[in-house]
Amino acid sequence: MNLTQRLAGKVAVITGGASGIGLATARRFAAEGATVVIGDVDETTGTAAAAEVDGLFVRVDVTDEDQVNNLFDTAAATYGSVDIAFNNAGISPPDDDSIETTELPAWNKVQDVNLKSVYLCCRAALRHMVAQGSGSIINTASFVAVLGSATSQISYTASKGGVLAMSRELGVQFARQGIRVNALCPGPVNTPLLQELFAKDQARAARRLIHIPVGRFAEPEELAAAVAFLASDDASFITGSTFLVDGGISSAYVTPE
Ligand SMILES: NC(=O)c1ccc[n+]([C@@H]2O[C@H](COP(=O)([O-])OP(=O)(O)OC[C@H]3O[C@@H](n4cnc5c(N)ncnc54)[C@H](O)[C@@H]3O)[C@@H](O)[C@H]2O)c1
Repeated sequence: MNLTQRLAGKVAVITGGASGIGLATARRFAAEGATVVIGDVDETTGTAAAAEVDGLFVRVDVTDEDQVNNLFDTAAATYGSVDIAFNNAGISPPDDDSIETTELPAWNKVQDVNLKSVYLCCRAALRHMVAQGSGSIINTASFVAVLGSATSQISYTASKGGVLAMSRELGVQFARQGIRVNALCPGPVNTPLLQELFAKDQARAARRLIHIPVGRFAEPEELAAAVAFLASDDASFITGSTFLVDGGISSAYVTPE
């Protein structure tokens, strides 16, 4: 098999596909032969991203059930199937996300965009995948779903823990129906989301770097490579997994000086 075309014939829906990890994955999927549908709330960057990968842009707010259903139904109606769902759209924590200070509206917003969205997207994708008898779902969680952090980001961490638990459970439930569900757990990645967070707090960026054994943040393309693998038949025996792409963070007790 030609590795560069291992997603040929597959239709992939990517939420948050207009920026960062989602955009890098859209490029990688297209390069490997997939037809790409970009779902994003940002019409300008989403349209540009879809044009770049010769795909389709569907505007979606991933917190809205009807809009999410429309995204997956449009992909299936336009291209005939939904083979890959990369449920990836997400937002960073509010500025002060400690348990003492996070107010309920801020907490709810993070749960809506980061967790409820994944539930809605999985449900919409599964309707098509169950009928087809095949599919691969990759949900973006985070390394903070598996490790406690002294940094105050309680609503974000809780949302990503939910994504991880839901992905595990769906991976088990749908395994006999030919559908794989995995959770991608990135370490810190050099994307607008991270840059925005650290622009407000340079000291926080420096502290983070100390704890990454490889000594740098990931580039979005390094995540895209992992997602393309999980999406492909090369990962045919991988489901329900906690797929850490974190530069060694989750294995480190003491990091190299
Ligand atoms: N960057 C990191 O360090 C890092 C680390 C771990 C996990 N993650 C997760 O990876 C995912 C992607 O992050 P990124 O760094 O590429 O972010 P990014 O900000 O570069 O891209 C996020 C995209 O999601 C879209 N989006 C936001 N809210 C939306 C909504 N309601 N409906 C539809 N689209 C919406 C944005 O328009 C944007 O295009 C997120 O789930 C994030 O939590 C990121």
